[in-house]
Amino acid sequence: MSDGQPVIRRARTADVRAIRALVAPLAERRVLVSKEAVTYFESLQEFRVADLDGRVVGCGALHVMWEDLAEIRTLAVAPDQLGTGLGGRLLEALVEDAREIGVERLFCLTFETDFFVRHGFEVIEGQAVPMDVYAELLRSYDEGVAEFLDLERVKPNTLGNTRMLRTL
Ligand SMILES: CC(=O)SCCNC(=O)CCNC(=O)[C@H](O)C(C)(C)COP(=O)(O)OP(=O)(O)OC[C@H]1O[C@@H](n2cnc3c(N)ncnc32)[C@H](O)[C@@H]1OP(=O)(O)O
Repeated sequence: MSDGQPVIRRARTADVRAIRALVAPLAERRVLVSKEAVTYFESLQEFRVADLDGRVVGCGALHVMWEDLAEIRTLAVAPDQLGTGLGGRLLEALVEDAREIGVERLFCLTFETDFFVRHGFEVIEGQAVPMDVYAELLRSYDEGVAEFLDLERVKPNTLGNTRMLRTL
């Protein structure tokens, strides 16, 4: 599209460099978690990007954690596109992806509480899964899942973040 509106599309392998460039300054400010390049390639199919005439100006990912539950991850908009509704469009595209594959609840861990509240998320205290599922999730090697479980060893990564949930 060339009417100045970015197109939301699935990520391609060639987008990883641009996604990392979007995330890098945010990871430096500890707003997003820094990840190795290989992690982006391995999770590429979770990603949607906003493409403005060939330039990646936004990204976001949907990470499935359990039968009814997924997490919104790595939602970021380029500085020159902030406040144009793009973050909202990316988030709602991920919500559609979640609905399509049968996810009923979406988790996120964020400093952008107001933005997520405006998109139907509520602040939660404590765990979002029953003990038996919690025990299963402990078997995951994924750092984001460790943060979801609020494990002691990852608490420094999530300091000041708010735990939020949206029921679809
Ligand atoms: C789970 C995680 O990934 S948590 C991490 C979340 N990401 C970050 O914190 C990274 C840094 N932050 C960002 O990249 C961005 O601030 C985001 C992704 C959180 C939000 O992206 P934005 O594109 O700025 O959001 P968006 O424009 O949709 O909404 C912000 C405001 O812009 C305003 N806005 C301006 N123009 C428009 C428009 N055309 N349409 C809709 N909203 C608009 C709205 O008022 C909106 O406020 P509202 O929600 O009260 O209506």
